[in-house]
Amino acid sequence: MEKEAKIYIAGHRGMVGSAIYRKLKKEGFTNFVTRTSDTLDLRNQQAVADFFEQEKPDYVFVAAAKVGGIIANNTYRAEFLYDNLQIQNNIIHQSYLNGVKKLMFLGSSCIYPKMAPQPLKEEYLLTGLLEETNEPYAIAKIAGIKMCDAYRAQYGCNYISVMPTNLYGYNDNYHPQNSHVLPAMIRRFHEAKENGAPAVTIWGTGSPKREFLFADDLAEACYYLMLNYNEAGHINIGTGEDLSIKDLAYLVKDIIGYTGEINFDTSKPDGTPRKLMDVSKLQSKGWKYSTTLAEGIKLAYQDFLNNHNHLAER
Ligand SMILES: NC(=O)C1=CN([C@@H]2O[C@H](COP(=O)(O)OP(=O)(O)OC[C@H]3O[C@@H](n4cnc5c(N)ncnc54)[C@H](OP(=O)(O)O)[C@@H]3O)[C@@H](O)[C@H]2O)C=CC1
Ligand SMILES: C[C@H]1O[C@H](OP(=O)(O)OP(=O)(O)OC[C@H]2O[C@@H](n3cnc4c(=O)[nH]c(N)nc43)[C@H](O)[C@@H]2O)[C@@H](O)[C@@H](O)C1=O
Repeated sequence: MEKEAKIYIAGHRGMVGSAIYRKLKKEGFTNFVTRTSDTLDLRNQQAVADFFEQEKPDYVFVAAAKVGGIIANNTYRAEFLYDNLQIQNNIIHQSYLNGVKKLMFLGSSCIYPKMAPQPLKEEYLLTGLLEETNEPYAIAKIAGIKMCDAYRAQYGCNYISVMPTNLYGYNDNYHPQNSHVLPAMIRRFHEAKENGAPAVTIWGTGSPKREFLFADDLAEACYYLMLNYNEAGHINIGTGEDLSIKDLAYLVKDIIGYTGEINFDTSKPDGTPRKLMDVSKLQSKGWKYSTTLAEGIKLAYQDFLNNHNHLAER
């Protein structure tokens, strides 16, 4: 990417988009085009066509999506399928029509079969049934990978797909029901500490295992791959290390300094038992994460205290 190139970050206000935006600014890029969802609804085909025709970006990061945790995915199944297909179809097709030089599509580790062998290698895609709670979201993300590959095969477009593991970081969503597990725990343990509550309830059995990557590390990886990866087929982005939800709860509890008990609400879904990323392809390209989970949780908690504590209802 040339330093003066025009870069469109779709979803630049979100957790991931804002991390990519910060990283590119730090690297000396200055020519950005951005729109909020209020001014450009990416589900609207004509509006996206007009936007690309007017702005003609050189490079595109697709970090706009309908995103949420296990309950949001399971509840808003139609929106997770429709919104995500519309957003990615519109951006990818208009990028092709308007001569975008390179595009990065962000998917998710939920594309892999629920019972795939661990760690999850890229080649396990479409080898089994998906996890039920996030099947609509996963189907949309799989369509995004295949769309990038099809546009590469038929039209020669340099569109790449990256599959991040579970993420957390600055500017996360702290909604009590719709968020992912880590921001949910940060908020719940913090509020319990503030209120002197005797116990905190965690969803599910606590036995599922998850891997977590700090969003600023993800942004580093996205930048690195935008410069160094030009292949069909997707690439995993993660740490290659996981822990149980129960162990995560005790880690967050310690960092926040909550001294009460932890209960498990087994009426809530566990989701996929495990989704540990195989990151050997990523490491062979020369990238590895740098922020440990404990460091990252401390940074995210500080951001929660500074910026989200008063309005955690997004
Ligand atoms: N969070 C996670 O754990 C993971 C995320 N990912 C992927 O990373 C990407 C970014 O996720 P994340 O940053 O966490 O999500 P956020 O919810 O923080 O941000 C999503 C962004 O998408 C934009 N957006 C949503 N709908 C529309 C729309 N109809 N029109 C225009 N813009 C829209 C929003 O824009 P606005 O702010 O203007 O409303 C928002 O800024 C997604 O593709 C997600 O699938 C992958 C793995 C894990
Ligand atoms: C990134 C990924 O995220 C989603 O999948 P998920 O990994 O299941 O995401 P999650 O973070 O919501 O839950 C992780 C685990 O944690 C447990 N859990 C405990 N207590 C809370 C809790 O309070 N909130 C939440 N959300 N989960 C909790 C929860 O029961 C589950 O076992 C996809 O839908 C999709 O969006 C996607 O791609």
